[in-house]
Amino acid sequence: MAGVRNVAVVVGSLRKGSFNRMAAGALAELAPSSLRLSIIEIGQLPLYDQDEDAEPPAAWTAFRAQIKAADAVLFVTPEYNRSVPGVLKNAIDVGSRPYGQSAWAGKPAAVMSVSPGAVGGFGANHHLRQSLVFLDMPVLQQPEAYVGGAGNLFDEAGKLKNEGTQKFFKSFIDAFAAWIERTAL
Ligand SMILES: Cc1cc2nc3c(=O)[nH]c(=O)nc-3n(C[C@H](O)[C@H](O)[C@H](O)COP(=O)(O)O)c2cc1C
Repeated sequence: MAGVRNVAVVVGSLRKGSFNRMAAGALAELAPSSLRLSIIEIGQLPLYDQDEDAEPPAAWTAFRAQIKAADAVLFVTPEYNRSVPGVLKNAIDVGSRPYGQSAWAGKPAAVMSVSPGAVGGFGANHHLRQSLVFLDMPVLQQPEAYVGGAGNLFDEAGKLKNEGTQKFFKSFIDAFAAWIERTAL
């Protein structure tokens, strides 16, 4: 093992009571000691505009540096209209440019989608995976994480309520730790 791996956690919701942010917190608590998870905020990023690549906004530069400094990236996202929320797509686009200097390139990734609905954000999860192929990020395949029924999963403190879900989250983050060891740059 190569010491502690820093994992940038990108949450695709800006909502204060976000279930996805709760899920990211649960994963951070369940993660093995070989991983250090930190949420990298995306709500402050101006909309990507290629004209601004010559003199990028400071928020873009800071975000790109945070992603570049990470060993791996964990995406935890809701589904909006069967796809990736715009705020997350914007962050992906910002991190991918200028051309040839993508902050994402080669970093191991994992995707968890979380929704109150029954389908568990499957559409967002797989649309996101489509972008990650182009970004050349090796993405954890199993276990797949489409977390449905999110309205019943967390208590008032935002903690996972039932043991079965905790076990699944633990298996997911442990599998990601092993995946990072296999695929990290
Ligand atoms: C614009 C918009 C579109 C949505 N589309 C979907 C959808 O396609 N599938 C789904 O399961 N939930 C959809 N939802 C409901 C979200 O899953 C729900 O608001 C969820 O709580 C968002 O995640 P969060 O709790 O992390 O903010 C949508 C919500 C919004 C605001």
